[in-house]
Amino acid sequence: MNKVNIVLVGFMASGKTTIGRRLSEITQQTFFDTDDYLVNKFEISIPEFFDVFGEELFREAETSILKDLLKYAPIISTGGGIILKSVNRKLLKESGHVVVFLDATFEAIQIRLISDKNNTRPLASVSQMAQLKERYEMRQSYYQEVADLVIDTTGKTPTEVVSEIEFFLKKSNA
Ligand SMILES: Nc1ncnc2c1ncn2[C@@H]1O[C@H](COP(=O)(O)OP(=O)(O)OP(=O)(O)O)[C@@H](O)[C@H]1O
Ligand SMILES: O=C(O)C1=C[C@@H](O)[C@@H](O)[C@H](O)C1
Ligand SMILES: [Mg+2]
Repeated sequence: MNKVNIVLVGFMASGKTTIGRRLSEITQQTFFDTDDYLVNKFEISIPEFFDVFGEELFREAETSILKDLLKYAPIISTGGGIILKSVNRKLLKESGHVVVFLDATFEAIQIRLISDKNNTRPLASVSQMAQLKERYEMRQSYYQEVADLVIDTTGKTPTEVVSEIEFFLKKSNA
């Protein structure tokens, strides 16, 4: 697989971090995850950040991290809410990176969240599925808006998802 700049967007548990790591291995390019970057930068976990500073400050920190990473990072996976701010959508669309939207049905997302033993996502408590579904539906058009490529990951393994990305990039000579 050729060297190429890629940003992965999508809802919580759509597989952005998983696929980002694999793309990094295959292309031998460095990989950054906006969530991990924030945790390292502020030395605080995401649930703690939400508790102490609130979602609004989290979103501001996210924008500043996205801006930085787009300047030098070839493979980036983003937090599920990165598309909420219009400034971030603009940054993504104008980045020159291939933006890949990892889509999945809400049912598939639910199953992944329930089986994710490390689910500490503050906005994805499995006890509040109705609210989560609203968030999912509200965000779909934002992910679509920024995407160069949309992949439905429902029922596919991470290996199959990576192959689809490779196929698209080959076809478009990216
Ligand atoms: N294609 C897939 N099929 C089934 N499970 C998957 C797939 N991709 C990822 N998973 C699983 O779903 C869970 C969430 O994956 P991951 O952390 O990569 O999602 P994410 O999109 O980065 O989520 P977040 O937005 O919260 O950072 C993990 O347990 C992972 O193993
Ligand atoms: O979808 C969201 O709003 C979030 C997703 C995670 O990646 C983290 O960025 C955080 O838990 C918020
Ligand atoms: Mg992630």
